[in-house]
Amino acid sequence: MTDTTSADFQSVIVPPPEGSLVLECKKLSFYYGQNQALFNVDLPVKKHAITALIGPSGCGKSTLLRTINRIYDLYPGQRAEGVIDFEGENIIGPKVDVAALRARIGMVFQKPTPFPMSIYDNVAFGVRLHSNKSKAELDEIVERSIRRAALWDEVKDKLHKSGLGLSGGQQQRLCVARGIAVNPEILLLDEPASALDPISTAKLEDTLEELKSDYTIVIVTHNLQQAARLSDYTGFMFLGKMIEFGPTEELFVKPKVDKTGEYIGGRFG
Ligand SMILES: Nc1ncnc2c1ncn2[C@@H]1O[C@H](COP(=O)(O)OP(=O)(O)OP(=O)(O)O)[C@@H](O)[C@H]1O
Repeated sequence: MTDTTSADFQSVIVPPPEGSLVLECKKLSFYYGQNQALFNVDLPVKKHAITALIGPSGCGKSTLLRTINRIYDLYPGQRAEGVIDFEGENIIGPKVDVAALRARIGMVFQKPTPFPMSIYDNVAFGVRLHSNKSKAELDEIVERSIRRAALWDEVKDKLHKSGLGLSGGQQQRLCVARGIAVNPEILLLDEPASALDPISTAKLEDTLEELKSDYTIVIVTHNLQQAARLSDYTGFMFLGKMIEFGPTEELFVKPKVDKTGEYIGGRFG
């Protein structure tokens, strides 16, 4: 456990067991031009587990996800400092193949973002981009991915219809299927259930629970019950800092930092 106490904040990190990490952010800072949004953030990510990021609006949760798969590269003036160690490589270094990285670290956004093409092509899109599969192999990958995203029964008879014709909850599971079709090691999800009704949310949560046997998942959520239900580890962020990180049950039941307790207890945010 590390406990860094300074004048303005205290940060307590209870890391997962040694040797179980797939990725680790160390003293990660991020800047939108002159505006610093992350301050020396530490985030250990355990392999084949679900890690939730919680905290009030504007605390830097989305920025942290965007940094992990280098989406920020697409925006001039945005930059990261520090280390994101992904299997021994610092992925914020200049020599990283960003396109290959994004195939290994996929992202699902808050609003479902199916492409304006068929359900089948939505899922096949990234696979076609990154490899040269036969039609039969592609069919197999598309079916397996849609099944794993718990969407197959609802779409199997209309794979060649537009993905835009699905409901919001189905579109989000289609985006999960698209994300896992390229077989990423890590799937980042930025508030994936915020636009969904409770039934679709429950289905999506079941899907994520099922996926963690093969994938590592990092999810940003505003929904504390969802974080508590779903995740193995939780990070609480505030004002661009990682205030507390640890096993979800410990963090929710017996937080080590007062600020965490105040947020979980609904006293601010
Ligand atoms: N494109 C941008 N340009 C400048 N500042 C930005 C930009 N995007 C985000 N920020 C700032 O970075 C900080 C962190 O924002 P971020 O979106 O990561 O927070 P968040 O915790 O995900 O919030 P929410 O829960 O509301 O989505 C905020 O102060 C925000 O104003």
